Amino acid sequence: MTDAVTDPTLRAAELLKEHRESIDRLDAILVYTLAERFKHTQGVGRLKAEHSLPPSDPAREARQIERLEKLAQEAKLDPEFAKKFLNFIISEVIRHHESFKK
Ligand SMILES: O=C(O)C(=O)C[C@]1(C(=O)O)C=C[C@@H](O)C=C1
Repeated sequence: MTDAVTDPTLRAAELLKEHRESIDRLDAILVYTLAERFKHTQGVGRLKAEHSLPPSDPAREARQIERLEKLAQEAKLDPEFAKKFLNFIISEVIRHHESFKK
């Protein structure tokens, strides 16, 4: 019998496929979650532009980073990576906020 139960190569191929299906599902969640986040930051950007508020808020960012580092530790995700990822997103948001002002 050469099926995935007895053949380690077939079993590995099956496991790889399952992992990739999970990765694809999670990537879709990431994209939709990010899009949702950007909808809210667009609202923030509009408010900031209308009320002449500065695009960035470093104190808020510091609190977000601190919170995210804690969450990352709990989730067993590299906190440094989580921090870099949030900073990357926030810098894009600030770029959007700046373009709202024009
Ligand atoms: O909360 C705000 O004031 C935002 O503009 C949103 C946001 C973010 O993307 O989380 C972006 C820029 C600020 O510096 C802080 C946070």
